[in-house]
Amino acid sequence: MSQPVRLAINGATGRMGQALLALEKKDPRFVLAAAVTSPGSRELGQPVHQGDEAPLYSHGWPEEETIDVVVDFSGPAGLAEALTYCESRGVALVTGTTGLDATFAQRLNASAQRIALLRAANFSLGVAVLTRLLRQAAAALPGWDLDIVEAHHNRKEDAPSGTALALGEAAAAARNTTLRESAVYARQGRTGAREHGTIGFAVVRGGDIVGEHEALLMGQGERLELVHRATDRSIFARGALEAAYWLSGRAPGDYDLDAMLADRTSH
Ligand SMILES: NC(=O)C1=CN([C@@H]2O[C@H](COP(=O)(O)OP(=O)(O)OC[C@H]3O[C@@H](n4cnc5c(N)ncnc54)[C@H](OP(=O)(O)O)[C@@H]3O)[C@@H](O)[C@H]2O)C=CC1
Ligand SMILES: O=C(O)C1=N[C@H](C(=O)O)C[C@H](O)C1
Repeated sequence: MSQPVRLAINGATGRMGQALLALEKKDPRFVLAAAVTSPGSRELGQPVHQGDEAPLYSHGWPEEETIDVVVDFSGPAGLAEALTYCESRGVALVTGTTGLDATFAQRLNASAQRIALLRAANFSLGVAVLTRLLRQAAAALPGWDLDIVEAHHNRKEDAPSGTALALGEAAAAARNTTLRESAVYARQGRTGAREHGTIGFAVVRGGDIVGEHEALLMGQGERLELVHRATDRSIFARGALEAAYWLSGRAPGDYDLDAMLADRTSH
């Protein structure tokens, strides 16, 4: 049997970090090499798991550890630090962090020349299928109005969600346009009638909603609704761990979930 993959989790004390730690602990394909969190975290120096040899929560990247792959669900600051580490050591990086600006996206493009990088705004299988269905529907119903509605918990820091934006980009591309040309991010006051060909976004924040995305295609006398509801964060964690296992040891490049799924189906 091959050696287990040496995994580091960035944003380890967060909602996703905890979901990843719970799964990684039961998965013999991995050994946990580092659990990195914010400089001000109350968990710093605490053991990640009770009663075993797992690492302590830390801030800063351990120079002495061998790490094969980092899984990041932190935020822009945490991701920037992880990228610097991964680039300096040639370590593969899976990231699900959303709410990154265009400058950061360019930095990631450049990083993918140096390390194996896999990014996804959503690691659930259901959203991967929803994206395909939306591409098909947006192209087949080119004259229909399209809005994307998303709902998340009250601690989420970015809006619209990374998934909503990725869905919007997929639909825009299927209609030979871009979000830059077609997106409407807010409606308030006397907006006037809807401009033909726009893609609208609406955002709900509240309670403990894990993540819901709905694409509404609205015609005359009928409408099509494509909906995904996540009810358990472990779906994202499972997808990210699969991605980490697949990415570990790969050549530098810009990978996504479609590439992983296509590769796994072909073997
Ligand atoms: N692609 C996908 O499938 C999914 C993506 N996400 C995205 O993942 C990100 C995290 O989400 P979530 O887990 O809910 O957020 P949380 O706020 O619960 O977790 C973020 C974690 O990152 C830590 N952190 C902050 N700064 C740093 C730093 N400099 N270095 C290392 N760690 C740091 C935080 O520590 P502290 O609390 O001490 O500040 C916290 O533990 C978001 O961008 C979210 O949108 C979420 C779910 C699924
Ligand atoms: O912050 C979250 O929770 C989530 N964020 C991702 C996003 O912004 O799309 C994915 C998922 O919906 C949960």
